[in-house]
Amino acid sequence: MTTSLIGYPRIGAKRELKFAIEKFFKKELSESELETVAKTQRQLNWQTQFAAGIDFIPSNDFSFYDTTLDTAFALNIVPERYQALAISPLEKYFAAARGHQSEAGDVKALAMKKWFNTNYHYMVPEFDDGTVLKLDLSKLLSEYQEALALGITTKPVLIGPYTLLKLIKFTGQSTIATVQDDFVSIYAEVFEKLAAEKIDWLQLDEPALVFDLSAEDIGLVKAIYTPLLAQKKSVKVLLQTYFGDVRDIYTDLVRLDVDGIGLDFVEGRKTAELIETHGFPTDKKLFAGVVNGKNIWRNNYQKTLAILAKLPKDKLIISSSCSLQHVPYTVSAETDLDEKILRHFAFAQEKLQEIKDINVIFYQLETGSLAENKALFDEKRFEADLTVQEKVSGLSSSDYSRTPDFSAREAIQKEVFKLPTLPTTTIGSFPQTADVRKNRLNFKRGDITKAAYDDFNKTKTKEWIDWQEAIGFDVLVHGEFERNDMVEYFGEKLAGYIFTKYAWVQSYGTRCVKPPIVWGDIARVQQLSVADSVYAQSLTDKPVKGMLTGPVTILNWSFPREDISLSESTLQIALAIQEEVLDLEKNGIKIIQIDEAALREKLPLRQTDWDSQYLDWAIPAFRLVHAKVAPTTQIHTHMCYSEFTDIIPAIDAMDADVISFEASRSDLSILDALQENGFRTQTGPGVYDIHSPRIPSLDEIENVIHKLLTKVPLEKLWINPDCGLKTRGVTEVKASLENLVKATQAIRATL
Ligand SMILES: Nc1nc2c(c(=O)[nH]1)N[C@@H](CNc1ccc(C(=O)N[C@@H](CCC(=O)N[C@@H](CCC(=O)N[C@@H](CCC(=O)O)C(=O)O)C(=O)O)C(=O)O)cc1)CN2
Ligand code: MET
Ligand SMILES: [Zn+2]
Repeated sequence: MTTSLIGYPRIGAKRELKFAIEKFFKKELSESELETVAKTQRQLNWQTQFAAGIDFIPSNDFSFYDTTLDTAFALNIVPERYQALAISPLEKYFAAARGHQSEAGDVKALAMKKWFNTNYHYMVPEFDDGTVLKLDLSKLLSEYQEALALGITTKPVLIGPYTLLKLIKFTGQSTIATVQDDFVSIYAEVFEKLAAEKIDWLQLDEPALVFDLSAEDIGLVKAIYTPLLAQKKSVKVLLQTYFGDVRDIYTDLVRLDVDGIGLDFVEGRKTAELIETHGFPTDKKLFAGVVNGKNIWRNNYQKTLAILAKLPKDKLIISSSCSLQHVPYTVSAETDLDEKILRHFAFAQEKLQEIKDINVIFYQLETGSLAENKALFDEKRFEADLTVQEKVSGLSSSDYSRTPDFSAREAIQKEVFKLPTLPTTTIGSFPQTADVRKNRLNFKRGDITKAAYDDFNKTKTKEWIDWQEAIGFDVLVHGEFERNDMVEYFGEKLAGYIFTKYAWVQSYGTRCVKPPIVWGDIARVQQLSVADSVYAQSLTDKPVKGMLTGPVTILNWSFPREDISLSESTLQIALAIQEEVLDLEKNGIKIIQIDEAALREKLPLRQTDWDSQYLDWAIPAFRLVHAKVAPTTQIHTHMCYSEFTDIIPAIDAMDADVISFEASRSDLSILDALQENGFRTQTGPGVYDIHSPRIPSLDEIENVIHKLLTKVPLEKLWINPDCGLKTRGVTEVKASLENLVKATQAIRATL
């Protein structure tokens, strides 16, 4: 037993599960039909891993929406508002994930947040005064039995108690301190149930251990795990960490009575050093995460073997650095790409082979794949674009600052735009309905001409421009109908990028992304958005925002190169987007929004690692994009999902004129932080949650605006939804936005 996996993608190699769940939402599929699709996907996953020869194969890594939500349901951390609905258990689960609006009731969804430093999002469990822990392990146990029936023994996975306590939002009187003993009891009950079923190993995921930990945090881990592990019965426990190193708690972890510890050697800057300095205990297995679970490049076997050589050989289990849910299924589906390119990639299925290869070489059973792997890394992949490289190295400090300063521009722009108080706008995209996607699919298949494709999108844009004018929006958008995704679309147009056909990765629930791959040096070789923006602006006298994705977000939501730094790639992208910004301006676009939804994503999880590693180049990269525009051009940006409260000065330093951000799902808590930091950028905190099909009432939105006005100065406040509306249906979008405009008008009338 020397190889392991933390988790596998679950959405389906051709997104089978995604499509089935979405059909279930539309009532086109019954619960039992959905269950059949799910079962097939689980079986395929286990059989693939089994066939590849992986010893520790995970189960319960499957989910209909999110595994944190599954764990919350398994422990009964489910607010009464969902429990009380007279609908089936599966529908209650989806109600917590997406909100619910029917005769049975009207409830909002749980909050959704970014999963550590990934583009995956988890549902935030809510612990209120009515919460009573109660164990229901039926999902975990039945999945274990399902695999066993196939002859495959698995290691079930659960979110560990420490990480769960840290992720939970306590909405009532309870705190971590008041519930930690109950957590010990309920996880002990998990051990008991697993022991009764003769389950050998349990994986407890504890990624929260890679943050900076206080003495109190360390005390909490010990206070939970010491009594808990005393009750583990015959079950062996793998304490699995990922997304970094556990430097603050390593010496305590190795003293716990666990049977295995999983450490990340890819993102954990200090993992190897910790073992070298403090050793590794003889009574445990070391699950060494050496195959990158987040990027798609082949593993460099020589480098990996050098890491492994320093580890205790008899304790070693070779593993991935994190769950493979963050990479696509298989390279073999990419039939349109040249083998010369494909041989540099390893998606989930190929990573299984890598784990196996490394295992075989390490134990010197055979070394054939080592030579092949070496040759791959010696290969010259592409011709460098020297012009781009010179442009980047020629940048100087003045290229990063816009003049005149913020306040001067604010005054100038008030004069130019003469917008009403509380200007209304949306974030960019309108519903990507079936016909919009079908049109694109037809074009991709060659069934329709480019002209027909464009005409269709133009018709959509015209319809929505007319509608926005009619209901009274102040700053309009063209709707982004031409985009498959806000990052992939730009990747497809920029030189230096390649893109795939089926390389989907789950982002949240049923929603997936297909990150483009940075292959070489990036350059703008054609206009990216000018024609669409100019067309939309030609239809109205109101300003229509030009709509671009910022360089940091484009890079963070791509699969980046590993042979040059992230900052170098980002600056290349920034120069490309800068050209587009200036081109939009030249073509009469007066307001340009540059989305930086993922600005925070690659900020180190540990504050102690914020040493000029990230914000020091990410913020300048954004400034570079808009530094050269005229004072009369208004620059907007947009951010969502992340914790912003600790980087507010950095956001102000982006020097945009207006920022909109996601706020409604996190109780508008960011507003206090804005106030405390004297935030100067004009601000549109989202007034309703767009990730749910539910329609916010007029009253609800008015209340939010009143609340916003207590925190943001009237002359700085914009009114907009949380994020783009591409995932929503037309009816709910129109109803919601009509309420948004009416609520704003009602409040304006009282000013
Ligand atoms: N990259 C990225 N990350 C992000 C976001 C984002 O917008 N982009 N938003 C935040 C939330 N995450 C999100 C991630 C994905 C989606 C989303 O809408 N994804 C779509 C796919 C978008 C896409 O690429 N669409 C393509 C392909 C669509 C498709 O599936 N076509 C069908 C056929 C179409 C049909 O007949 O219906 C097919 O290929 O089989 C297109 O429009 O061209 C989905 O999962 O459904 C939304 C939010 C955070 N991270
Ligand atoms: C995830 S942020 C989305 C921003 C983009 N402009 C949109 O409206 O879809
Ligand atoms: Zn957004």
